[in-house]
Amino acid sequence: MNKKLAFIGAGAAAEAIIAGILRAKIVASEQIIVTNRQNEDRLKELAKRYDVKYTTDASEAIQFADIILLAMKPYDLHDAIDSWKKEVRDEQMIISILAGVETAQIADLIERPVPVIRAMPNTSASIGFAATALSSGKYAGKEHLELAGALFQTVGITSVVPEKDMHTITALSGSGPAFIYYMVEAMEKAAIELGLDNQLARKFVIQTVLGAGHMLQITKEEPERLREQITSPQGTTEAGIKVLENHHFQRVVSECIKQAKERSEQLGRK
Ligand SMILES: NC(=O)C1=CN([C@@H]2O[C@H](COP(=O)(O)OP(=O)(O)OC[C@H]3O[C@@H](n4cnc5c(N)ncnc54)[C@H](OP(=O)(O)O)[C@@H]3O)[C@@H](O)[C@H]2O)C=CC1
Ligand SMILES: O=C(O)[C@@H]1CCC=N1
Repeated sequence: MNKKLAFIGAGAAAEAIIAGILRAKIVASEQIIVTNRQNEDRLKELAKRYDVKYTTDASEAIQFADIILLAMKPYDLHDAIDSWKKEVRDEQMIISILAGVETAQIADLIERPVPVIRAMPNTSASIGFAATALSSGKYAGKEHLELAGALFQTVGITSVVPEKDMHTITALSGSGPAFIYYMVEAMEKAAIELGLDNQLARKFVIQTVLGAGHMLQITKEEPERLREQITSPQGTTEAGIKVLENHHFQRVVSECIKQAKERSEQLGRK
């Protein structure tokens, strides 16, 4: 891709995308510049790790870029944009990965009809396994959506969704990996408490999650059906599932996703 990218915000999400797109070789490291608010050590770290350019001057990053990728926390957006909004050029586009923030809010803050694509990836982008949802802002054309799609397709799967669904996507697949890791932490801890060797517990829980994911993808069976295949009458799985049911596991998970969605809505309103 013959485009230069400026990452405004240099945290975990920016790094996952940088790692993923460099790994996929869709852009070269010299086509990427990173900047943040104040942590120059972090910029140096990314420059060293990925050979990308860095600057402490946001204007320099804006001047460099064809695509401005917003990757700061939602509540830092206003301050971040204020310092460089007048420098945005007509031919540039913005991709925002901020939870909750609408494309219209970004165009309003920049005070001009700038093409904005909202994207919600996840940290699995770093290894090419992200699920990224994309929505077009009012001033974005087909070409902007295609460009953002081409970028994120290199780091996993993509789907275009109505912007109203972005809050749910953020809960499901933006935050989702953390919910899976939380489950993994709990399973691993239990196995270790029961006397299993740490490394063995880790190795087996990883393969179990991987295997379950591949089973869902390859067999295309309903998760319920796959679960039933494992659950022998009066067997071990049934004994475990009963505990999950007694503790309202499905209700808890449902509440978790709904709270995360609601938080996304709140972040957008701030
Ligand atoms: N983490 C994830 O899994 C995902 C995150 N997102 C979204 O990505 C965004 C970033 O998240 P994450 O990477 O986790 O956050 P981090 O806290 O890791 O990184 C935030 C970055 O933004 C920078 N920043 C803060 N203020 C400004 C500013 N005024 N100008 C330029 N840069 C600034 C910070 O710089 P400094 O350190 O100098 O303050 C830091 O580099 C969020 O909006 C989040 O919703 C989306 C999908 C997944
Ligand atoms: O926790 C957050 O707010 C961000 C958005 C999606 C994943 N992390």
